[in-house]
Amino acid sequence: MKINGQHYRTIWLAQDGWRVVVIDQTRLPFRFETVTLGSAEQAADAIRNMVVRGAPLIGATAAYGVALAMRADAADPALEAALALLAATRPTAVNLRWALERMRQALAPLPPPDRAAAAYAEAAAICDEDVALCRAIGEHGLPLIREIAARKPAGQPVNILTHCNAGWIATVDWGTALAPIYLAHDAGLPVHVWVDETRPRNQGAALTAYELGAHGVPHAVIVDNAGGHLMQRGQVDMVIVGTDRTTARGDVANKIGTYLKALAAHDNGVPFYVALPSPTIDWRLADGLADIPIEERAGREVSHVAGLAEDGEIRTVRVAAPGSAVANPAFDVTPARLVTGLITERGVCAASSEGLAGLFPDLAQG
Ligand SMILES: CSC[C@H]1O[C@H](OP(=O)(O)O)[C@H](O)[C@@H]1O
Repeated sequence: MKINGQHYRTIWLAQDGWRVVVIDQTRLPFRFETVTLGSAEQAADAIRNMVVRGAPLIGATAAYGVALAMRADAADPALEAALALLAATRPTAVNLRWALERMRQALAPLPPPDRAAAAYAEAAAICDEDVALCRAIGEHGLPLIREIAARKPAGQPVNILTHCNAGWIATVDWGTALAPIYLAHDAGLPVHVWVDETRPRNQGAALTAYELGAHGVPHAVIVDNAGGHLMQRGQVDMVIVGTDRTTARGDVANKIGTYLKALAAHDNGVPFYVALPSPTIDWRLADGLADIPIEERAGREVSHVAGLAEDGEIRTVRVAAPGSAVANPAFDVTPARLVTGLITERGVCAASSEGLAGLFPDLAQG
């Protein structure tokens, strides 16, 4: 999407044609800085440290991490080592496994001298496909917003709540949850977005607000605990969130706090949609609560917070009492029964085995 009028994807090749450039999301919204990755190890660090984050972008970055590895050493042991290194970076987003398995399938049959070029081509294809998938999610989600707008008094905005960041910055371009919102805004539909700040890393306040502001979409940042209150007072017309892994029966893993929003939406009759491209579907799992691995991140993410100090410097300060223990589960699982529908690149379906198999008969297993 655009930043100061200039179009960006979140990941691209450097001028030298082989290193990989990414936006440093730990510096947004206060600094727009990029990081140039020159090895699989640097790609792994970028994923692990959330320089890049968001399920589709994690997959894309890992794919280029394999390409960087193949440029250095394309022998079988090096391929296996790169795949293992990148697979171990973050456990919840299934796009990581999906991308690495796709790279393995593309590269393993090839003679080592052919692997680097093939790896870069496959990584580029993954990125181009993600852009198309996310744009299609926007197209299929737009009618949902249009339908609500038609029921509201003229000029009254459709109030949409979203959690964390599932915008273009979480993907290669367009985003998932935000893609329908961008298309609705561009189509002239009045929309307003309630942006959950999304503790502890504030992806909402820092990234979603940054994206929406850059695109001119009206929005307001709210504390995570305000969503239920707004729903009770009829100030939320729909919820759209992203996901890091959705099971074959429609259970949804997403940033911590999503489940609580789904409960509040269910209690208040607010439609709760999840936007996802098919690489985010884990066809091997049914029971998300039992089987989706939930990442536990460093306690410092909870005990400390980073922000822009009065002197214009980005600083980190402690917000929790010294000496207190900290727990930091990074995701939770929303059961399919709380999900109104899944917005995919092939259309909107029920959060169910039948719904997903109906849209993806070629991918559903069993
Ligand atoms: C389009 S995937 C966005 C998804 O990823 C985020 O997690 P993280 O920032 O830790 O990578 C969050 O769960 C978003 O909904």
